[in-house]
Amino acid sequence: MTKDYGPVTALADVDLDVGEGETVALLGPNGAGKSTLLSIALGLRTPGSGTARVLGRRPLEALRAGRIGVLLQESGLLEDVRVGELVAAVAGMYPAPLTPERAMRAAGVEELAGQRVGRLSGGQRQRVRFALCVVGDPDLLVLDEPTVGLDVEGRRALWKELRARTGQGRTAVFATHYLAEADDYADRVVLLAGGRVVADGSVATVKSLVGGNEVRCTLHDADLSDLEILPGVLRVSVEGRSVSLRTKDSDATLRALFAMFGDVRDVRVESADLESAFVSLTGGRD
Ligand SMILES: Nc1ncnc2c1ncn2[C@@H]1O[C@H](COP(=O)(O)OP(=O)(O)OP(=O)(O)O)[C@@H](O)[C@H]1O
Repeated sequence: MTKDYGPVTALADVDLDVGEGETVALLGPNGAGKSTLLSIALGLRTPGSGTARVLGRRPLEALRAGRIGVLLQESGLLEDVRVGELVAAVAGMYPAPLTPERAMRAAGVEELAGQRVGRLSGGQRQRVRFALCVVGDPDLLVLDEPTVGLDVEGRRALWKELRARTGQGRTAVFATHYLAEADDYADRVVLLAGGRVVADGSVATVKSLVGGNEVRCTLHDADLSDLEILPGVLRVSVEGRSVSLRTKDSDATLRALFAMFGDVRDVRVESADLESAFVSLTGGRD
């Protein structure tokens, strides 16, 4: 699909298929198109060209059928009701909801049930948004930067609940700027930059796009040309006896290294982190 806002191209030729049961993190610099993509997937915006389908239906139909739980950035909340009333009212819109108490407990707001929404702090509001996101017991959770404003306990509660749901086969798509969240909780990462998908795969695959792992070891009399032809090796550096191999397949490199050299010692494999992948693939913008 594509989406333009006047002269601004928010999405350019994005083609994405999220399978049932996947937990997908949407990463990208500010303005990359993450919120636009999620709002089109929810039927809240229409694409310029292309189509979105959710759970086999048009997005708004899936939303109305109570199959989707949503947490959007700074979405408005009714101010003049109590938290418990709000969660119960939203539960009533879904065909087979959780009890409001269960959803409030999951989001850590059960003690706020009697408080007016208008009096809540920013982080407490975000917790209430999460309670509203899960109370319908939806098959698909769509969350735009869900942990913004949450304290440590709030984040822990959110990820625990999300993990419990995806562990039961539910699908979750969340946008985040916290690479550690993608690393820890997603099984797939979609990296957007300038409205395009610049990487899409498992966390390990995306990390490997920046050049994979670094294999370090100590080796006597290592010949540079012997090391360069090891499988997977992209770059070799040798300093005295210390050898460093940048490899896109550390398993294959290690097997060949041990087969070819008798005196390989102090072997360490260090992975490229998601941060270097992010910086390298998005041109360092964030
Ligand atoms: N309603 C709008 N009118 C005009 N331009 C918009 C509108 N919404 C978004 N844009 C533009 O579209 C582009 C993508 O915005 P979007 O909010 O989807 O990015 P994002 O990846 O969610 O960013 P962030 O990480 O800052 O939340 C940006 O250049 C933004 O300025």
